Amino acid sequence: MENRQSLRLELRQRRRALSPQLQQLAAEHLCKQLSRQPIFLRSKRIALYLPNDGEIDPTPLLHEALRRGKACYLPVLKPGAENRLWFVRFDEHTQLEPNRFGIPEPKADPRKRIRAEDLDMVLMPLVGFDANGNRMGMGGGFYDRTFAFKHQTQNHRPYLLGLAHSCQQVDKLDTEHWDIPLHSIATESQILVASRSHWHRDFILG
Ligand SMILES: Nc1nc2c(c(=O)[nH]1)N(C=O)[C@@H](CNc1ccc(C(=O)N[C@@H](CCC(=O)O)C(=O)O)cc1)CN2
Ligand SMILES: Nc1ncnc2c1ncn2[C@@H]1O[C@H](COP(=O)(O)OP(=O)(O)OP(=O)(O)O)[C@@H](O)[C@H]1O
Repeated sequence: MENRQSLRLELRQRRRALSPQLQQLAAEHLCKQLSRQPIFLRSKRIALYLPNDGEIDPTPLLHEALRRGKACYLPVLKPGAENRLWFVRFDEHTQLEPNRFGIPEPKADPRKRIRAEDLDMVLMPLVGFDANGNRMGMGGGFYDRTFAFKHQTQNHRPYLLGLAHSCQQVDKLDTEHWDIPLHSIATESQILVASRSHWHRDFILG
């Protein structure tokens, strides 16, 4: 546990150390490759996030999704003390306010909310990952709790895609029973995809 916490701090430190130039290149590569993926093209309702703490920036993809007429949603801390997320509709007119972690988010308006079950695709920020598709997040358990319903169903929706910089890959992460399995993980240079029994490198990005 102590190890997990120090690994989390080290990986966060690593991504924060990336220069603005590298961050911008990474965001562009990610957008170029993901915006061609059939799963992205098919998805009508997509959850993304606004980058924080050196996370790989999905906003070019957010703009591409809006341009293609997709409904886009951002995570909002659920009112109350439960460490769950709501997903609230976002477009270029949406006003944002910093949440208690300083991350900009839309107002928690129940009318603009979509149930997590009704999203087609979720782009999830990762702090760390390994080649088996195991993930580490910020440690709040927000995504794990919000998508815990996936343990009870064979339903493939929503498609869960983790995003990270390649420097956030580690040899092996321990898994916990509450961890939500991802369908794939994308970085600026590769996409790792889950098959029935193993993970493979899908292709190397140009
Ligand atoms: N961009 C982005 N948005 C997101 C998440 C995320 O990981 N990235 N989240 C994914 O869950 C949720 C917010 N979860 C977070 C959990 C911890 C911290 C954080 O900075 N923790 C500090 C302690 C801050 C404090 O306690 O005041 C830290 O650990 O240093 C930030 C966000 C919802 N929105
Ligand atoms: N489905 C759940 N129900 C109750 N508690 C949970 C659930 N999922 C995770 N937790 C709790 O959340 C805490 C954080 O879990 P963990 O360290 O795996 O976070 P994380 O996966 O890094 O964060 P996130 O999901 O926000 O990306 C743990 O203490 C765990 O007990």
